[in-house]
Amino acid sequence: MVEQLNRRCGLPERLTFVEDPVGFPMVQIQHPDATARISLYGGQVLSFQPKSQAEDLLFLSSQAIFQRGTAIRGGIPLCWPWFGPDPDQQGRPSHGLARTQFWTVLKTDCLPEGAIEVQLGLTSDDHTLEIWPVPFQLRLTVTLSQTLHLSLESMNLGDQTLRMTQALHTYLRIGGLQQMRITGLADTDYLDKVDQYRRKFQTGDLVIAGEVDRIYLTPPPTVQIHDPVLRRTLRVTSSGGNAVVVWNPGPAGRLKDLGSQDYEQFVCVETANAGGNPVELAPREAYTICALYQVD
Ligand SMILES: O=P(O)(O)OC[C@H]1O[C@H](O)[C@H](O)[C@@H](O)[C@@H]1O
Repeated sequence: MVEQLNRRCGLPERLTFVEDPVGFPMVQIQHPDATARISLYGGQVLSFQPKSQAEDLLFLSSQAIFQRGTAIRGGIPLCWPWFGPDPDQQGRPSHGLARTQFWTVLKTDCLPEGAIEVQLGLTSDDHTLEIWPVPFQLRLTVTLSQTLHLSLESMNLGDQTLRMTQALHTYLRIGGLQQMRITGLADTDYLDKVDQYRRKFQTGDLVIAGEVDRIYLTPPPTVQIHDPVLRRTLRVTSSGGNAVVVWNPGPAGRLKDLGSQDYEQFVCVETANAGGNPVELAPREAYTICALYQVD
């Protein structure tokens, strides 16, 4: 399969398709300013490392499970068409279906200004319609140079209104959770998921001591993650979302696909449509959510 992909979409010296250890196809990118890996399973960016950085911008768990039906813990999972638990409480997977499907490669390109662009697609089929009976088409465009940009377009292919929530569930790599500080969310209301979704108000910078799981409502477009340990500031600039989710399981959150100290190495800052406001798409209508990741 990767041979065919390389023939059809490989870019000499820039982009090749390889298989990860369990045989899932993956896009491997070598840009003069950065390297990246994108798994076709989940349409999930797993790594993005500008050449200026000793560490990846993204965290990928060493215990991540690469297996059909399981989401990969790390990188940028795509939560779609719902964020969080099954909204209809039918026992369907948390965060929807997109992160556990194989995506197809629509296009790869070297753009005139030198950035590399990869377009992946996911279209409803018998399997997705069994989980969620709505015809759709998704297009993920990843553009990278010294920055990383993701754009996720959702299109309603059905004849009824499509209702969705979603998130670019980004695991940002940090040097130490306690030392890190997030700016850009001050004076914003949030729903506190670890306190029965109570609506609260963010005063000042966000410093994380233990478990945190919050949906910030209508935040400003740019959030900064100040990391004194890795001596860098990450900037996430979002558009198309109505919320930014901040999540870390803390030391007590025992997840089987995370090492015991891993919670100190990442914070999730997620560009989202969440918090009780689904996006509604009329038939043939499309909607796009974007995030730009930069490091200073
Ligand atoms: O374990 P997952 O299904 O990947 O979800 C991981 C986390 O994702 C989001 O950030 C949610 O707000 C959290 O409540 C959830 O625990």
